Amino acid sequence: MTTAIQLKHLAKSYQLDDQTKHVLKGIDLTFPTNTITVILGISGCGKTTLLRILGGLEKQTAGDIVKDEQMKITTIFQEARLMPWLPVWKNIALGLKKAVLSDVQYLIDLVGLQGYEHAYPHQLSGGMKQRVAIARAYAYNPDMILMDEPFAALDYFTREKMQKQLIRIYRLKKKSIVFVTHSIDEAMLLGQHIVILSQGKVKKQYDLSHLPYERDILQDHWIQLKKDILTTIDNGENA
Ligand SMILES: Nc1ncnc2c1ncn2[C@@H]1O[C@H](COP(=O)(O)OP(=O)(O)OP(=O)(O)O)[C@@H](O)[C@H]1O
Repeated sequence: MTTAIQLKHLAKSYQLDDQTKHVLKGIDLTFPTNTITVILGISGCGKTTLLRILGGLEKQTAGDIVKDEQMKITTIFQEARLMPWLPVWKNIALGLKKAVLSDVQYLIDLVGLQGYEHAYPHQLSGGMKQRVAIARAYAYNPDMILMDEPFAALDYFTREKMQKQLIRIYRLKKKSIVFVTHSIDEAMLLGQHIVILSQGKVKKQYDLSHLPYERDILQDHWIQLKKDILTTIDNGENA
């Protein structure tokens, strides 16, 4: 398996008044190509900071990021961040030059929004808006997609549907995905590689690449894994 990005002793600290806050404390991590890596951890452990550095939105304080200079990376956030004055297809085509509807029709089909090409964001449900955001990300044809809790604002059932959609899309169009969540269930449903982040450090990693989709996380071995993850996170926070 090839490596999309490698982090070497990555650290990030913020200066708050006269105090230095160490948010990431020496992260050594490899993101495999065309794999869904999930960063899992409790609120405040540094997940978003790590993603922002990967996406080039912030600079690390120390350490190295090893990647191809030409690598195209895009981010999907918790809120879809659509342009309210543009219809669905134009939101998807936003980053493309002189695009017409037929250029993005395959992406509309990919995310199952046929019939909504000319709808405006206010006419869509939360799940549909996120599907537009996913299509827009794919329109950019990135090598890597960073997802920062993209389904956290959705209700339980919509979230489940979106997780299944994401896996379906991933299987059709393999990309390197880094998915941040604080939901253990979501991590187990989506992750081929799960990284437990705790207090700015990598606490443990799980290689689940041998376990096929779709996953029934109510099965015994998944429940065992969930217990293990819970213990790991607890240990981390009490350390
Ligand atoms: N610009 C900043 N200046 C100062 N401190 C910051 C800044 N950005 C983040 N932090 C601090 O870094 C820590 C980690 O924040 P981060 O958003 O990365 O955590 P998180 O794991 O993504 O949390 P959540 O799941 O709640 O989004 C927090 O304590 C936060 O207050």
